[in-house]
Parts: sequence; C-alpha cells; structure tokens
Amino acid sequence: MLLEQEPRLRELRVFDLHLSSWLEELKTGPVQVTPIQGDVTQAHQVAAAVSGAHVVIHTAGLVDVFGRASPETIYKVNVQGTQNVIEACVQTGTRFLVYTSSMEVVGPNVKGQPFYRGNEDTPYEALHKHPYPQSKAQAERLVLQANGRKVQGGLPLVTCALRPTGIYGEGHQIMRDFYLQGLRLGSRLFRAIPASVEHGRVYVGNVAWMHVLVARELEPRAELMGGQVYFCYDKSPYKSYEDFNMEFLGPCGLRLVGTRPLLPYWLLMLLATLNALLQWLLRPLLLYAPLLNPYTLAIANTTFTVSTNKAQRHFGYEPLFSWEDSRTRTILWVQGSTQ
Ligand SMILES: NC(=O)c1ccc[n+]([C@@H]2O[C@H](COP(=O)([O-])OP(=O)(O)OC[C@H]3O[C@@H](n4cnc5c(N)ncnc54)[C@H](O)[C@@H]3O)[C@@H](O)[C@H]2O)c1
Ligand SMILES: C[C@@H](CO)CCC[C@@H](C)[C@H]1CC[C@H]2[C@@H]3[C@H](O)C=C4C[C@@H](O)CC[C@]4(C)[C@H]3CC[C@]12C
Repeated sequence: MLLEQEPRLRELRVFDLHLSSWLEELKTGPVQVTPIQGDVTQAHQVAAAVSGAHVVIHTAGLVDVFGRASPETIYKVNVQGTQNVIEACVQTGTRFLVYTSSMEVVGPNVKGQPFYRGNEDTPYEALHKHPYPQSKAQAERLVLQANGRKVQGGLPLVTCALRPTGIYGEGHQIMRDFYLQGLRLGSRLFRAIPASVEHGRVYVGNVAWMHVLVARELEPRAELMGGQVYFCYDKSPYKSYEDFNMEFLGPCGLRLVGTRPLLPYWLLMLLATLNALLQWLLRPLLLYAPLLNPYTLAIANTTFTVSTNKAQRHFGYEPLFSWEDSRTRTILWVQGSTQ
C-alpha cells in the first residue's frame, strides 16, 4: 500500500521476525525496499532498523487468543516490544510513530456488555482478563503517553494509535480454517452464534490505507492528531461473525445450517471450558489450542460494532476499497488459498 500510494516514499524498511518471500517481488520497483529480519523484543535490533527513518508504523504483534503462547511471551512482544519501538524513535530522532492497536483495548468486555455502533468517545467499561487485550491496551497507553516526548535533536515525538475491528481479507487464516472445516463437514457449517449479535469487521486493504494516510498526515496535522486514537472502519456490513463469514464462504459453496444456534449457549460454554481444561492438562505433552475457548466464545457472542467518522474528520479518510471490492477480493483469495 505504501509503495502504491505514497509518491514521496524513498525507502521502505520491513522489520519482522519472519520475512515473507513476496517481499522479494517488491524490490524490483524504483523505491528501495529493505527487509530486516529481527525481533521487536531486542531493543538494539529495533533501534538499528529505525535509525534514520522519517516515520515508523509499528504493527508487529503477537495475536493470540487461543492460548498458543504464554502470557509472558505475549507481554514481551506486545508491550516490551512497543516500548522498544518508542525508545528507538526517541534515541534515533524519528518523530512520527503510528501504532496498530485493536478494538480489543476497548472490548468486548468480560461482562458481555454490547458496544453497539460506538465511536472513540462512547463510554464503555473496558475490563480485560485475557493477556492479548491486556497487552494491547498497555501498549496503546505507552504509545499515547509518548506523544510529545523530545526525540534526539529536541523535537517532539508525534504518536497515534489505530484500532482495527476484526480484520478480514487476503491472508485471513481463520477464514480459511472455517472454509476447510466446512468442506470436511459436507460443505456445511453449523450456526453457533445468534444472528442478532453484531460484530465489527474491516477489510485489510482499508486498514492498510488508513495507516498510510496517518503516516502521511501526522506531520502536517500533528497538533490535531498527536496522541489520538482512531477506530479502523469501512463500509463492511454489520453482521454476526458467522453471517459475515458466509458473505465469502457462501460463494465458495458452503452453507450455514440453522437460523438459530444449534447448541444452547450453556452447552457451548461447557465445551469451551472443557477445551480450556484439556489445553491445561495436555500442555506438558502437546499444544492443544482450538478456536473455541471461553474467551473466544464470549467475544463472538457479544455485539461490538463501530460507527464513527473521526478518521474522516481528522485526516480525510475514505475507504479505498468498496464493500463489493473487499468482498470479491476476499472470495477470490479463499477460493485460491486451498488449491
Ligand atoms: N487480525 C485482526 O483481526 C486484528 C485486529 C485488530 C488489530 N490487529 C493488530 O494488527 C497487527 C497485525 O496483526 P495480524 O492479524 O496481521 O497478525 P499477524 O500475526 O499476521 O502479523 C503480525 C506480524 O508480527 C510479526 N511478529 C510477531 N512477533 C514478532 C517479534 N517478536 N518481532 C518482530 N516481528 C514479530 C509476525 O511475524 C507477523 O508478521 C497486530 O498488532 C494486531 O494486534 C489485528
Ligand atoms: C464459537 C465459534 C463458532 O463458529 C466462533 C469462534 C470465532 C472466534 C474464533 C472469533 C470471533 C471473534 C474473533 C476476534 C475478533 O474478530 C477481533 C479480534 C481482535 C484482534 O485484535 C485479534 C483477533 C480477534 C481477537 C479475533 C480472533 C478470533 C475471534 C475470537
């Protein structure tokens, strides 16, 4: 997105623990693309990568709500890693920092209270019990608190945080997992979540586009945007998690069985709790980390949707991809991803 949309770009450094092979293809254009294999938990590696950069987009993170990683590892990558990025900016004189936060820093909370078409100012009881949202909330706080800190050379750091809702699109592994599961079940999926529970989703291309716009506008609009948070949104429809996935899986040949959940909530919660117990019992022997656990069930069962125009007001954001384009691109990816 940066290479396509930012004409003033001279160099793009990509710092990641795992460098993808497609990065090589980006090296053929006029902009210098520099892949750097590194670990965000290693302060010296981060500082070396950041040195001389005009703007840093910090999107690296450990996304885990399934119990694959330990809470300590999640903290180390998401919180300590973010602190390292901030310190690297301060030490090396980089003034603009964009952080990929998450809707999860707000909710859904453990009480299951709905957040219905809320915006950045909507009051909501953010109660975090899970390591992932806890770490994202802590990291976001660090980023916002760092706004205004003096960087090397004496000028102030300008930071802001973007909070995507559930991202979908090309590369969405869970979508592919549901697709494969549906194929195994005879081209069917069984409804587990009531259709009335709305879930916020945003297309990956629009998330990227919003990052590019923020990176571009942070300098001229530092006064307005510094220290701010923005939900990432687009025109994707408000639907339940499963009904939304069917927008893509339906055209791929799957159908969702049932107009209401086939199992009652208490039974699903029992199964989710059993999964959590099994995970704990098996941990010394193997990693058992299914999609269903008490936390993911609670998120999927709680309405969390965003309706805001803050990004449009502050930096002129309009989605780059329409809902129709986002849908088509995602369907094509699901169809191609299993061949
Ligand atoms: N997927 C979503 O629905 C969603 C929603 C809101 C926010 N986010 C946030 O967006 C960001 C990207 O998430 P994603 O879904 O693309 O996840 P992802 O796992 O696809 O991407 C995360 C990237 O971070 C890298 N990374 C992990 N640990 C690292 C480390 N120690 N050092 C350097 N790089 C490391 C990974 O290699 C990976 O490329 C994360 O910060 C996540 O919290 C994701
Ligand atoms: C009960 C199952 C029946 O089909 C459905 C389980 C679905 C869950 C695995 C997903 C439901 C909501 C998802 C989360 C949400 O989209 C927002 C997120 C924020 C982001 O920062 C990280 C990913 C995630 C936590 C996302 C993870 C998967 C769900 C819990």
